[in-house]
Amino acid sequence: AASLYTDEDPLVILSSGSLRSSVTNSSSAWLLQFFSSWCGHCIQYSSTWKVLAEDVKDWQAVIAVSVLDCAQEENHEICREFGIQLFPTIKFFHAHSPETDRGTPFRGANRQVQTVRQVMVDILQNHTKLDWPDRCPRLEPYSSEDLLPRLGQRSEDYTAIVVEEPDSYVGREVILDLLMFSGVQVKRALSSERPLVEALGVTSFPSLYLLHPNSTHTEPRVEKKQRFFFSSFLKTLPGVQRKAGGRSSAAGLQEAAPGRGASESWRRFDSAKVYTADLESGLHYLLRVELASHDYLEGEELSIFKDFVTLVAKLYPGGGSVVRLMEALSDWLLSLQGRRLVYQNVLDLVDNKMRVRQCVPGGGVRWVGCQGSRAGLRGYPCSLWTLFHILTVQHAAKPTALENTGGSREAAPVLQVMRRYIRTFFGCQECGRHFEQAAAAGLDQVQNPDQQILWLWEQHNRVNSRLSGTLSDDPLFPKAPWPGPALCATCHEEKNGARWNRDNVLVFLRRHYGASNLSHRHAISPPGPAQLRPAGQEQNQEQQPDSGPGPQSGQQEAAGPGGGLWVLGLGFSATDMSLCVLLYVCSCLVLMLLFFFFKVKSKRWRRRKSPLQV
Ligand SMILES: Cc1cc2nc3c(=O)[nH]c(=O)nc-3n(C[C@H](O)[C@H](O)[C@H](O)COP(=O)(O)OP(=O)(O)OC[C@H]3O[C@@H](n4cnc5c(N)ncnc54)[C@H](O)[C@@H]3O)c2cc1C
Repeated sequence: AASLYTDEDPLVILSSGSLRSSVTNSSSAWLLQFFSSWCGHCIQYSSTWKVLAEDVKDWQAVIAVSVLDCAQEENHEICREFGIQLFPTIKFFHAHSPETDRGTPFRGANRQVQTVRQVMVDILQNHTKLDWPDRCPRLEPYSSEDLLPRLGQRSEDYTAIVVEEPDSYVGREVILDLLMFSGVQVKRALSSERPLVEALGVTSFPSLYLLHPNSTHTEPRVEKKQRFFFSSFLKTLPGVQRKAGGRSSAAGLQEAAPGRGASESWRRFDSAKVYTADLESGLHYLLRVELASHDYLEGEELSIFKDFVTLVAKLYPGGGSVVRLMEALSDWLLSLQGRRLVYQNVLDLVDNKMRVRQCVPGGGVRWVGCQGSRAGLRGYPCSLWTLFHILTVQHAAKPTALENTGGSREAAPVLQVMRRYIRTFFGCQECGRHFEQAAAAGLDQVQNPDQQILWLWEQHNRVNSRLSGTLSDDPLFPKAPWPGPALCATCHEEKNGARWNRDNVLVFLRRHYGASNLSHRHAISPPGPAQLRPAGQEQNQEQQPDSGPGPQSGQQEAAGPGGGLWVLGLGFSATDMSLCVLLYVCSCLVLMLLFFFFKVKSKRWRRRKSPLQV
């Protein structure tokens, strides 16, 4: 499994173990992107970040470009500590920063290569004399008095002078580009330095002047008066060469993130079913990671959290540990007095510290229908779509379920909660913005539960077509209008310009996201009583082709962790039961053998004894 960034990229991949020791007390500054490998926008942005890293790889000794994947389990805690709530978040750290430094966020809306590169220059210049990066040359302009005496002087190296306007970054960028090269020193001067400008005969800005070791000076011919052409020209001057050990490579600074890219074995699944393992894993991530990045919730955030918990408690199908947890959370949230909720208290409850028995939806994540063909694809966002589709369908099936809750007054309560959750908490910033735009444009037209189901389906399909063919599109599960003909042939029609038969789509969605289509195979926690059905009941459905790179499964339903049968609600797996039966049969056989053995023996003994008695 490959991650978004690999060791081949000219940047530093940090992990929970290396982050603090790398960015604090460092001789260089750091520019760090906290990303999440499931976040579609992070996936799109990764190509820009790599181009940036390549562009400034020679600056690494003074400012290093790096990344950290907050989606990796072992990095959750450190991302929380550094206050990361949205992805991607870019932070920079000054050189020699103290251990308490949590980084300064980069707030600019424009994150294109040139803008970020110029921000890097600003970061370097914002250092004081005390914390100046050890190997960073002077970036301030030189005056005429500094430079004029050098004209006509012999020297060992070339001196390149970039004369430019005050707001130009070219001079500083060229200085940093040549950082790792010996044989040339680059300096900059401003166009306002009239004596220098006149002495050199500069007519346009920026211009490059070269003082040769033999005391002559010239304006070299470069194709364009731009950073790239200046730097490339200087690097090819005779005697100018990369400093020994100066090959810029991430390897020197790189500390491999533990577990990065470790691949799990593939779980076979049926794309015609919906898996509780995905829902539980999604809720695990949502409660323990996404929301846990907030130290506390208050005001609007707290009310959105309460609404979300109530919604899941009331509509999650079939009871079971998820519903028990959500009910416990909901009751507890309602009983809260204060206006501010310290999130650690939620974690305590979720981690069962408050002794709410049997209500924790397992630990860790286990994607099944939401598995991606490689790390960083699908997973959490897939489970979130799935959860909300299920909730819309459940709301239509149980229209009274939300009575006496805030949602009873709204025409589309599930979508309203989803809209507010995505806008406020969903880590992928861009996704939240797009979803909010769509909701603002059309959510008020949704008047009843059926329209609610269809609105979400349509919106999801719009996102699918927008993302089709982009980097976040998993090649094994390409984004396309859904459901395809193989899943629902009657959903498709070509009549009067329409592509879908919406009535049939509605019927299909109600079935697909209905409680009876939930599979507990690979489930993390035992299903609720209402979720359990006789083992053979769904066998036929399960025998549809499995998705993904594996042969058909054809496994039975009502499967517990590891695919076992949940018997008598006691959590015995099918293997446990088979072993019991086997042991039972073996002990019966042994007892019977012993019985016959002694019976024959006693008969013989009696026969032997009887003639003597006679
Ligand atoms: C609210 C929201 C907004 C998002 N916006 C963006 C964005 O702007 N940019 C971005 O890069 N990523 C966005 N994402 C993530 C993106 O939509 C996918 O979730 C992610 O790329 C994973 O894709 P996937 O292949 O698992 O399929 P997903 O799109 O996550 O779908 C999950 C499953 O739902 C089913 N499904 C597919 N289409 C439909 C449908 N129309 N109706 C019902 N069920 C369906 C399929 O079984 C599919 O496997 C968003 C996610 C969410 C939850």
